[in-house]
Parts: sequence; structure tokens; C-alpha cells
Amino acid sequence: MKDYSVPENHSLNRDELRRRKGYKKGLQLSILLLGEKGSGKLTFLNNLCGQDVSLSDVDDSDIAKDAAIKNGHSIEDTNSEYKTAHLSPGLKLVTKRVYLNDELGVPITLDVILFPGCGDNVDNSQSSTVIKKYLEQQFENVLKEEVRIMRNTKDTDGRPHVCLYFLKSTPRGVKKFDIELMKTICDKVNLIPIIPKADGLTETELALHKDIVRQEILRNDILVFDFKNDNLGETLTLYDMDIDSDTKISNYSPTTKIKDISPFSIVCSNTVHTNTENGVKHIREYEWGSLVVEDQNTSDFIYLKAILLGSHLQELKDVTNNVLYERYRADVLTEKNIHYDIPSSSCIDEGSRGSISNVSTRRSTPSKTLGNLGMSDENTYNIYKEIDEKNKIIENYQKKIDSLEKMLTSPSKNRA
Ligand SMILES: Nc1nc2c(ncn2[C@@H]2O[C@H](COP(=O)(O)OP(=O)(O)OP(=O)(O)O)[C@@H](O)[C@H]2O)c(=O)[nH]1
Repeated sequence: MKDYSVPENHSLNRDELRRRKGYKKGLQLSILLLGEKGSGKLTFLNNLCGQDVSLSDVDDSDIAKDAAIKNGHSIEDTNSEYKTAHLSPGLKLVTKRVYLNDELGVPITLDVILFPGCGDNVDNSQSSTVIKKYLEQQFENVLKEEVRIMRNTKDTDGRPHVCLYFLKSTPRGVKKFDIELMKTICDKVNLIPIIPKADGLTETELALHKDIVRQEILRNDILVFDFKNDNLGETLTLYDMDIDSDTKISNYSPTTKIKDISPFSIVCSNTVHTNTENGVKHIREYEWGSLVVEDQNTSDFIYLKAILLGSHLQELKDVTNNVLYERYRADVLTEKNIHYDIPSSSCIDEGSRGSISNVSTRRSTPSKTLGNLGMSDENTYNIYKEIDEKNKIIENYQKKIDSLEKMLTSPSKNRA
């Protein structure tokens, strides 16, 4: 497995780093934000995007809604009333597409998915199931599209590439509901736990809460996105930033491993401060003074932003597609008794590293077709039937083309 940490004697320039991380291609990211009401999701989103992301003007063409509704679950899609999720019990689904002008001049399309009401109801027992089904539905959509002759994977791909899970600090540690939900979805989406509103905690409390979250994650076998040996220096270089060495109490250095600072503790704010020198900054004001959200010593916010929109954007997508989806795909096809060859050697390319190791699922030519399917599996049967029919049509056309070609190559014979 490749080690992406920067060797001590070689500092990568920006171009090399961009190439390594595939920074230039595929700058679209889908983010799922989970966490109880008031945990700071929307404020974080505003700060991440550098703009006011209003969720009240969500348009109907949003990516996730159809899949969830088709799935037959009681997700009530909502636009303007998501703020009242607590009044009308249930789980809602809100999606939003935001266009970002990335600071390095590369535009990014951010698809945001939220489930207002998640964890806020008196009875939350259905939330985990619904969200899991929703994620599976996204995988299923891609799988169905893949076997079609005329594929349109771009428009049917609603898979979130990362789930930021907001874990508010409580005197009793992490809530049982949050643990259960993280456990349920962690093999379907790259999970990154977040401690929001870190300004409400003293340094000791924050360290303790980080520790508790880490322990709960380990104890409950929750798979979180694995940053391997990636370090902050590399991540910040991509954002044309260095570790702020001027500051009095910087806990981090360029060689600090990202995995060592997770879960990310963040401070966010909706108060915007614009000045010509530093551009748009967000300020959190207190009686005793103010904090700049984007400052490195305020919280882990700026590191998280650089990771999501820079250094790890492509990797989050690669792991979603090559690890999480491939595993789902292998599971589904095995369950449906479709004997695809699954070689024992791993095919996850070197760049596609992630939280789930030991996944060895390679797509290869199907070794069996229609005749091998269990007839009870109507859906799969229909898909393959459709393929067979389309293949026949193509064969007929091919025959016609062949005979036309023959006519053209021997005109004299035909004329005679
Ligand atoms: N002190 C402090 N307050 C914060 C922080 N982030 C957000 N808030 C405040 O917390 C409140 C709730 O924030 P939201 O961003 O609306 O939270 P949310 O999770 O989107 O809530 P819902 O939309 O109701 O699900 C707002 O008043 C924010 O200003 C933070 O880092 N520190």
C-alpha cells in the first residue's frame, strides 16, 4: 500500500501534489450531514461553502429524493418546512446542490444531503433503517444502471461520498442513537465524526470528549474513513497554506497525522466579516472578544475544509466507488446467486484506500447469464432478459450492416 506522507527530505510542489491526489479531475462531491437538531450542521455548511446555503429553496430535481421515495419508506421530502421537523414526527430528506468557487480557482459542485428529524423524534427506531435503506438505494441505482446497454451513470449516481456525523458533547458521552446509526451506515458511506461547537468546551473537556468518541468508535467496531499516514502538511499545501507557526499554542505541525486529530472539533459561525486582505471570514463573537472560524488555532475547521474540498476529495469518491460500492455489489450479486468471478486478489487501486480493508471484489466478465439466475429473482431476471433482447436487436442490425457492406464491396456482381 502506498504511503502518501511526505518524505522528510522531499517537499512536494503544488503541481506534484495535485497530480497525486487527482485534484484536477472530478470536482464534485456529495456530502451527507447527520446529527441532531441544532448541532450546527447548517452553520458548518455555510462556512464550508463560504456562502449562505439556504435550504428553503431546494428544487425538485434534487438527486436523492426519488430514490428514497421509490424505496417505499416514509421519508417525507420537504423544502421549506424542514425547520419544523420536531413538530411533525418523522424523518425528512433535504438535498441541495451548491456551486463553489474553490479558493484555488477550481469550481466544485457540492451535493448536500440532510435528514432533518434524524434523532429528534421521541421514537427514533426507524431512522437508522430508513437512512441505511436510502444509502443502499443509491448503490442499487448505480448497479441497475451499470447493466443497461445505454448507461447514464452520471445522472443516477446519488451516492454520498462522505458522511459528516455531528456528535454533540453530552455529559453521558456519545448518545446510544448516534452509535447505533453510525454502526448501521458505516459500511455504506465514508464516515467522518465531528465534534461541533467546540468553543463550548474547555481544552480538557474537549480532549476528554475526543477520547470518548474514539473509544466508542473502537468498542462498537464503527468503521471511519481511514486517513492512513496522511499528514496535515500535505493537506494544507494543496490549499496554499502552511501550518501557522506564529501562533502561540499550535498543537499541530506539518507532520501531524490527520488520523491523530480525528474526530475533528470545529467552531463555526454565521457572522461574516469581509476585508480586502483576507477575503471572507466568519467570526464568532463573545463578550470577551472574537474568534475567526478559519484560523488554524480556533478549531480543526480549516483542516477539515482543506481535506474535503482539496486533498481528499478524489479519495473519498474512489473509496466510495472502489471499496464500499464494490463490496455492496459483490454481496448483492452473491446473494442473488449470480456467480460472477470474484478473484481473490484485491483490485482496489493503490490510490483508493479507505476505511474498509481486505475487500477483494473485482468486476470481471460475467461467467453466467440468464440461465443461471434463480427465477424467483424477478428483478434481476428482467434486467438480463432486457439485455438479451437488446443484444438480439444489435445482432440483427449487425447482420444487415454486414450484408450492405458485402453489396458495396462487390457492386458489379450485384448489378449483374
Ligand atoms: N457556540 C457555537 N454555536 C454554534 C456553532 N455552530 C453553530 N452554532 C449555533 O447553533 C445554532 C444551531 O445551528 P444550526 O447550524 O442551525 O444547526 P443545525 O444542526 O443545522 O440545526 P437544524 O437545522 O435545526 O437541524 C445556531 O444558533 C448557530 O449559530 C459553534 O461552533 N459554536
